[in-house]
Amino acid sequence: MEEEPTEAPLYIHIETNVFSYRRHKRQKEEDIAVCECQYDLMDPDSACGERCWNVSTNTECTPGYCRCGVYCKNQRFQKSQYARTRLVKTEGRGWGLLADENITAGQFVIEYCGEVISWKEAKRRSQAYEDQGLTESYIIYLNADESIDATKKGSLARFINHSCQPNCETRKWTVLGEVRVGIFAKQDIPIGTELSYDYNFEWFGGVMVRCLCGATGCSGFLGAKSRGFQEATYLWEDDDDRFSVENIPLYDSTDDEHTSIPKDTILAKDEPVTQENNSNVAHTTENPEIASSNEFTPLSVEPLMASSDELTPMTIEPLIAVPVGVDIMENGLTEYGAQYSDDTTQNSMHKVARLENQSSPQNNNHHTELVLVRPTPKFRGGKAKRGLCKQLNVADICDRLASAAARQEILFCEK
Ligand SMILES: C[S@@+](CC[C@H](N)C(=O)[O-])C[C@H]1O[C@@H](n2cnc3c(N)ncnc32)[C@H](O)[C@@H]1O
Repeated sequence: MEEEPTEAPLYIHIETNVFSYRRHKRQKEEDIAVCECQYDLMDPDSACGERCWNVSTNTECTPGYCRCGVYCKNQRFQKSQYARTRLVKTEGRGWGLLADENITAGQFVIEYCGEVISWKEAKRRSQAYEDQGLTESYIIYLNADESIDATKKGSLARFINHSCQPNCETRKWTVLGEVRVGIFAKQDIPIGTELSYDYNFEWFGGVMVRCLCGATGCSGFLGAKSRGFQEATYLWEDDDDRFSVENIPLYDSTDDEHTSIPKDTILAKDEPVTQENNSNVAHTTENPEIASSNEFTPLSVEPLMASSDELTPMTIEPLIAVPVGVDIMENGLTEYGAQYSDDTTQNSMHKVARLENQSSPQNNNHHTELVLVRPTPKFRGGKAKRGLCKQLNVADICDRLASAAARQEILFCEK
C-alpha cells in the first residue's frame, strides 16, 4: 500500500515553535507551577509520573523548579522526547508518517511545531495559500487567538494525515508558559503503522477535501464535523445559536475545536522552501535535545465590537476574585472551600489549570465545566483595585431597545 518516499517534501524542519508575530512569553517566577514530587529511587513513578500535579494539569515542570531535578519525567516537550517515526508516501493522501517503533497507548509521539501566528494572520495565509493553488493544509488552531502554521516551517507532525478512526489525538500542554500541541497515542501502535489523528476539530474552513481514510463510518470530508465545515455548509436561521461565542469551548486537546485550515494551504510559489536536515528518505525523531513550544485553537469568531458612538457608558466591574478556593478531590469531584486569599495566585492558577485539564489527557471522556477562579488583581502596594462604578444612563439604554416590553421591564426595575 505504501510506497517509499521518492522526493523530499520542501519545508524547513524545526523542532521548536517559531514566533512570527509576537515574542515568546517569558514565564514569571510566580507563575511557575511547582509540583510536590520527590524522586525516590525505589519508585520510578515518583519523578513526575502520573501522580504529579503538573502532569495532571498538562503542565510541564520547569527546570530548576522541580525537586526531581534531572530525574523529572515531565519535560517531554522541552526535551523533544518523540517516538521514532518515518515518512512514507501514501496513495492519494500525499505524505504520511509511520511509527518506526512500537508505541504504547498514551505515549507522547511528537509535537506539532510551526509558526505561531495570530488568528487573523492564519485567515490571511489560508486564503493566500488557497489562491496559490496549494493543495495541502497545515494550519491548525492553537487557541481562540492563535494558530500554528506548519506550511513552510514545521516538525514531522505536519505529515500526519487525518483519519476518522485515528490511532492518535492532539493534546495541549503548557510548557514554560506557552501552550503547545502534542500528538499522543490513543492506543498501542505497532511499528510500521501509519499515524493519524482526527482533524475534525482543527479544520479552518475553505476548500473541502474528500477524506480517503477508508475507515468504516468515515465522515466523507476532512473536518466534516468541525464548526468551520458546518458554518460553511449550513444555512443559518436567525435564532440559531449553536455556534455562539458562549458555546465555544475553552481550549483543550482532543475534544476542543482545533482547526486545520482548508485544503489549499501551502508554499508560496515565489518563495521556495528548503528543508533543513535535508534527506529524501526517512526522518527519525528520537530524542533530539531541542526545546519547542506551542498549541492549537479554534474558530473564526469576529470580536463583538461596537463603535464608541453607539455605546452608552456602562458600569464595568473588573473581574475580581471569586472568594472561594476550588480543589479537586481524588474522585475527580470539585470541592469548594474558603481558602482563597490574595497571596494564592499561584495556587488558584494551578487549580484552574487542573479543572481545565480534566477534559483532556488522562480523562478524555470526562468533560468538566471550567470553573474560573481568577486571582484578585494585584497592584502596587498590594491592594486590589475594586470596581470602578460609572453611572448608567438607563433611559438612554432603553431608547435603544427594540422591545417595548423590555423597555418597560428595565424602567420598572430601575424605579
Ligand atoms: C497536515 S497535511 C498532512 C500531510 C500531507 N499528506 C502531506 O503530504 O504533506 C494535511 C493534508 O493532507 C491531506 N490529507 C490528510 N489526510 C487525508 C485524508 N484522510 N484524506 C485525504 N487527504 C488527506 C489533505 O490534503 C490535507 O490538507
